[in-house]
Amino acid sequence: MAANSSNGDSSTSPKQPPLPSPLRFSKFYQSNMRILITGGAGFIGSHLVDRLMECEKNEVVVVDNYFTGSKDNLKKWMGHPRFELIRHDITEPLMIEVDQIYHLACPASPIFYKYNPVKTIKTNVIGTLNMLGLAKRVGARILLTSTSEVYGDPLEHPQNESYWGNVNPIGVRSCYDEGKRVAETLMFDYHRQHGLEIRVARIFNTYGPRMNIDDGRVVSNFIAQALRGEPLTVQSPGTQTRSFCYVSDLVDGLIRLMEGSNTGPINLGNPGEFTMLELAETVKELVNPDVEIKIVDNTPDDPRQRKPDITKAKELLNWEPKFKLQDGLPLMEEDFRLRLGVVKNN
Ligand SMILES: O=C(O)[C@H]1O[C@H](OP(=O)(O)OP(=O)(O)OC[C@H]2O[C@@H](n3ccc(=O)[nH]c3=O)[C@H](O)[C@@H]2O)[C@H](O)[C@@H](O)[C@@H]1O
Repeated sequence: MAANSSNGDSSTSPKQPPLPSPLRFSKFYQSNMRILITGGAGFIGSHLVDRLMECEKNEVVVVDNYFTGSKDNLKKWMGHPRFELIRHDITEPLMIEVDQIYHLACPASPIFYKYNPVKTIKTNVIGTLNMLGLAKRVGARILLTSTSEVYGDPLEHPQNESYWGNVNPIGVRSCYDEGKRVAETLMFDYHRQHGLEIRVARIFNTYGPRMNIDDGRVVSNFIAQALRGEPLTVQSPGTQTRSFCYVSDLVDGLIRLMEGSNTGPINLGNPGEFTMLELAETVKELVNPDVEIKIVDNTPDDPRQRKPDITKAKELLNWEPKFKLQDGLPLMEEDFRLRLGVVKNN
């Protein structure tokens, strides 16, 4: 058999540097951007998939273990030549060739992340390490979706990115908030030590179509309860505040962060701030004025106030949310009506 000269036969010719693998090689000859989204079958992830698939130069690969995500969220892309869906748990390593990684995977609803706290912290720590290892191996840029929960029960209000937070390290929420804090640390250590291109977003409460109906978070709970004619369960005292960002605004911010030149961390959220009683009144008025509002027990370590300072996002990403709560809630109501089969009177 003839010697393969391109591999360099040391007895007859000088050693050649090895060729890149065919997979890496193809990267230089195609202009497509291959983008991995961990947790891409989830609420925010699937909206991000929709937006990225709009660009014909993007190939999108989703990995999800379906703990809270669902194939239903991605059904319109099944079979599309630029789309791939892989059942995979990121606490196990993943070998794949990609150019960018949006690392979203982790349950985000307190009910779900507290259900199996050890798994939640493994996802945040081992999962993030695996994704950083992958980014390092293939030279991909990686974006972590961190959270406003890194500020804990904040003693500064509103919260800007330089605030270090007030977090209980041994509480029932720690698997999530401390998990995300370690994930941020890992991102910056890989950046400093290995020169990785990183982006860190701190996402504040987000809502919109495709949230799980029984997700357990407040907006989805109130809308589902109002549609089912059940009391809206305001957890005491009801004066605690949150700021709610519509999902399409959030996705726009994530893409701007990924495409821009700033590592972050950058807050992405809507600065409109509401008490939970105000939110309940708003949903009641919009969806079903006949339901009652009931005060129920709260859970430990619930942050008493939260509102993003988005100066950095405005300046560095030219981003700010467009949807007010009053604009976004009806869109979510419509989606929940369809899924629950509750028609609108009049
Ligand atoms: O929605 C989100 O984006 C965030 O949701 C959770 O954070 P949290 O603010 O605790 O979200 P909720 O469970 O929706 O609670 C918000 C507030 O509503 C209250 N609540 C919740 C549920 C309910 O039925 N009634 C009610 O009054 C809670 O006591 C809390 O004060 C996650 O921990 C965050 O990481 C995530 O970013």
